[in-house]
Amino acid sequence: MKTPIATSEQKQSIPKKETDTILKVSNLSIFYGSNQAVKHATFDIDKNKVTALIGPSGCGKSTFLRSINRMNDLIPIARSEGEIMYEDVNILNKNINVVALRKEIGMVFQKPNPFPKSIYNNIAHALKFYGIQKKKVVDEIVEESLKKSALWDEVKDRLHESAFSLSGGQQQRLCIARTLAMKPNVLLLDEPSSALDPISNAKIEELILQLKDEFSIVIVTHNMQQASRISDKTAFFLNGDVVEYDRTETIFTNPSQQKTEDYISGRFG
Ligand SMILES: Nc1ncnc2c1ncn2[C@@H]1O[C@H](COP(=O)(O)OP(=O)(O)OP(=O)(O)O)[C@@H](O)[C@H]1O
Repeated sequence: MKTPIATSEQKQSIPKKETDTILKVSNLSIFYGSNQAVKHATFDIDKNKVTALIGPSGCGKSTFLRSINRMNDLIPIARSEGEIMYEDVNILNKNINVVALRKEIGMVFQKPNPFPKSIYNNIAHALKFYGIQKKKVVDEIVEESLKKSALWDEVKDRLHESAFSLSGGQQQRLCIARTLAMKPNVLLLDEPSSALDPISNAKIEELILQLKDEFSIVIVTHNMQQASRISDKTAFFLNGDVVEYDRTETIFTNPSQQKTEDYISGRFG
């Protein structure tokens, strides 16, 4: 059974809208002590689409991404204001069940970080954490998530070998499989292929395009070609501000802001 993120009392009584929005970010500000890393971000993130976050180093992209599954909670000096509505819950509400939230909103990091366990147990271990132990069910989910992450054919005969015996690109697809095994609705990807070779990078991009049929994806990327190849919408961040948010094609061919134009044409950053 799905663990609720919030009790009904904690949920706000807003009417459910028939829209394709999965996350509604309103006036989101994030601080590290006195440093404001994200300034009043306000935009809607579409369901079953890929949203890219671009911008120069230090402009707040990862901070924004981490706030969507409350990873900033792990940083003692981090503090957030504003709202991120997911379904009918404000993710930033102090009382929500963060463990349940992270199951629905999964995250994959820049550097592949498999557990020091077998390929099979990387996924089985994550399932056990959420109380799924029955061998038949675990076997099914391991296979299903490795298929979804386009890794099954490469590992099906070596499931009990160490995850560290995989290449960097395969390890990253294993980390994606581990996240998919939780059956999330949203997938947060923080530069998931920047540490990989071009072939592994291409595989990850192809995978992202397949996954968006089933998941809503938000990806931080420094690679503007990557953003233009795989994303539907793009948010351009600069010094903590969301300067422009629009369809990716518009951002890259006809941006409305001079700063966006300057950034995408390589004048800074
Ligand atoms: N753990 C932290 N503690 C204190 N300040 C932080 C922390 N993480 C980020 N910051 C600060 O917040 C601001 C935004 O950083 P963030 O990592 O979100 O930017 P970014 O756009 O993702 O950068 P990059 O592209 O280099 O990863 C920067 O000023 C950074 O120094």
